[in-house]
Amino acid sequence: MLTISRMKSILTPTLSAFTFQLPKTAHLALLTSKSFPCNPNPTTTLLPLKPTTLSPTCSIHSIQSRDVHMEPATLPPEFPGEIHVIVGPMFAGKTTTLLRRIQSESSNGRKIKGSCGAFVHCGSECEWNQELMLFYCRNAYSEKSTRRVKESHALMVVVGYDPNEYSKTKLLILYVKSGDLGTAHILFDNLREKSLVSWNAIIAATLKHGKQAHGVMIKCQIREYVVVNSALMDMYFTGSSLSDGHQVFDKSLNRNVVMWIALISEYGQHGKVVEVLESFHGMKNEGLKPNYVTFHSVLSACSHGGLVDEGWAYFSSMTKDYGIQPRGQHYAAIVDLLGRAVGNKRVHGDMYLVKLAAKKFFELKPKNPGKAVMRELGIIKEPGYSRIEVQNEAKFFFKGDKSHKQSKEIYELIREMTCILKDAAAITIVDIAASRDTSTISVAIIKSNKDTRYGLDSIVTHDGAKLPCLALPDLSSFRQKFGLDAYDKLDVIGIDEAQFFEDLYDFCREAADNDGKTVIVAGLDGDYLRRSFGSVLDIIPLADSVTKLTSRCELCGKCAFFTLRKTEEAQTELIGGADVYMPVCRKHYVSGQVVMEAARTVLESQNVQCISYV
Ligand SMILES: Nc1ncnc2c1ncn2[C@@H]1O[C@H](COP(=O)(O)OP(=O)(O)O)[C@@H](O)[C@H]1O
Ligand SMILES: Cc1cn([C@H]2C[C@H](O)[C@@H](COP(=O)(O)O)O2)c(=O)[nH]c1=O
Repeated sequence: MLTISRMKSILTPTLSAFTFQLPKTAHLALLTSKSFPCNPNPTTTLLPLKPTTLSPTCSIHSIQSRDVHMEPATLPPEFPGEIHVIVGPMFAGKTTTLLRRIQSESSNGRKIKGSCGAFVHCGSECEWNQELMLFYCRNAYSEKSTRRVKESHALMVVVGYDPNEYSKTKLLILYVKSGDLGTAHILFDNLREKSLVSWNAIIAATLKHGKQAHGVMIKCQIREYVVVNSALMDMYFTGSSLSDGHQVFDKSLNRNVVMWIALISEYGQHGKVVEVLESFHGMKNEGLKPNYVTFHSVLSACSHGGLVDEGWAYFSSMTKDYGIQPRGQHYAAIVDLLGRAVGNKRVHGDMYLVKLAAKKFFELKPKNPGKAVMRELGIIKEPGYSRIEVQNEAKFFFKGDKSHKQSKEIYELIREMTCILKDAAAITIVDIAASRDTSTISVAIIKSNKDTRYGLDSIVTHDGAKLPCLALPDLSSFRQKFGLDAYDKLDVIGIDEAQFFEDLYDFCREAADNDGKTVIVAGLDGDYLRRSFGSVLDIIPLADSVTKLTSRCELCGKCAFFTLRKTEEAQTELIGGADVYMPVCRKHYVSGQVVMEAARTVLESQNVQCISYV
């Protein structure tokens, strides 16, 4: 008859040697032996052993671990499972990291088989076009691998794809970014027409190479483009060669308001308070009118320099002398200025001032009061914009801007390109894995069906990368929905939006401990009030690794640890994206909550019903 100590003597050496055939044999022996209770549910656990049936000196726990308090009384699975947890605020890259981890699991000597049945392989039926080619290159670049950029470039040659000038310029940029300046220069030399974009790419390569390029430009007498000069200034300022940057500015024959703005904001970004203010007055002396960007730099400089009185004076002059209505960024700078002044004990009662500011804006903007207060105080971000120079005239494009006469065609083109790139994202992740490996692993991705932001069939990052998934109300229904056989064959399970799954703990424990799965979990650790969200923190003690990611504060660009809700809804679960939430640093989380409170107080005192700030 098989005894416990006999079993132990079979299992222990086999486990420590990590050979899996022998434990399998041992397990079989256990199952066939009449002296051990049989598992009533063989699909969920291999062998639930009741400690009472074991002799205290020969507990099976001691085979698994020296820790006598270990929870499950089951045998380790054939392959050891793992749990990796990725947490952080919204927009921190949790979903992106989940996708990358799955990708890296697949490249770890194995490849994704695509258990969701929705993975697409990029084969001969796939049409090679410019976007797909460039997507491949970009993906290669995102791996920070020059070799992969070269491989993708070689692929273009192999499939006979002849890149046009635009694609060549894009390729040039990718070579520059991946650090292969030699190839970048060859591509640049071979460009039939050297556009401003390709010049910019070469200039931005590195400060050293940029300086050489600048030398070439001076020899070629290319210095009349405002955009090129702005790029040169940017290059020198980025490389902290502020005096070189200023020289480019001084020597520009056709410097205009755009270059003044560039100079002032470059100094602002370097915290050069005196230079910002000097440049501001220099600009005015040349008879040029500052715009709201300039005032933002000036107010930020005053805030950094603790120049409270000057800051207020510039702030007032903005409307009075130039007719520029302050925007959120200006109020953010003023709130910052006041905050610093309060810190320096120069002004008392920050709450009072913030309340005063909120009240002022409430009076100014009777319509949509909450939104106005939030926006003006910088809690709702101003829309981002891009600047492009066409025939020496700067044009600004705001997010969602429809003012351009061809905006319909432009948006249609963007929509088409986005679809191509999103599809390519799903294809590429699988395809890259497939090109490397010979054996296969099976992967499933689950997300909560509460998250309806991008439909239910994919997990999608805020940048639009995606992988097919199964959207479920809970995790306990997964095995059934997925199929028991298919589940048994699974190697990796990815879980996104984990904060919404109440049964997260039990599922992860069972999947890793009993079923030998690698479980990768991504979710919010805290809600908008920084309270523990769902069961995400409960699984930390189960985890092999925990990664806490941070985002960028939308108000100051510093590390963001928290998610601020911009609306007044108070329930914990509220599905939304950048329309409802923003990532913030500690300082702006605290001031954001103060402002929310102030706005509420004002609204309450005015007896106004405000449903949403957005
Ligand atoms: N405020 C924002 N609004 C929209 N997208 C953002 C914002 N901040 C960062 N992003 C983008 O979102 C990406 C992260 O997306 P994702 O992986 O889906 O994050 P998470 O899952 O942590 O919310 C970043 O790489 C960045 O490009
Ligand atoms: C802070 C917070 C967030 N949510 C929701 C909002 C989104 O739908 C998801 C988080 O998505 P992401 O992938 O991390 O961007 O959670 C919520 O319901 N309650 C909150 O407090």
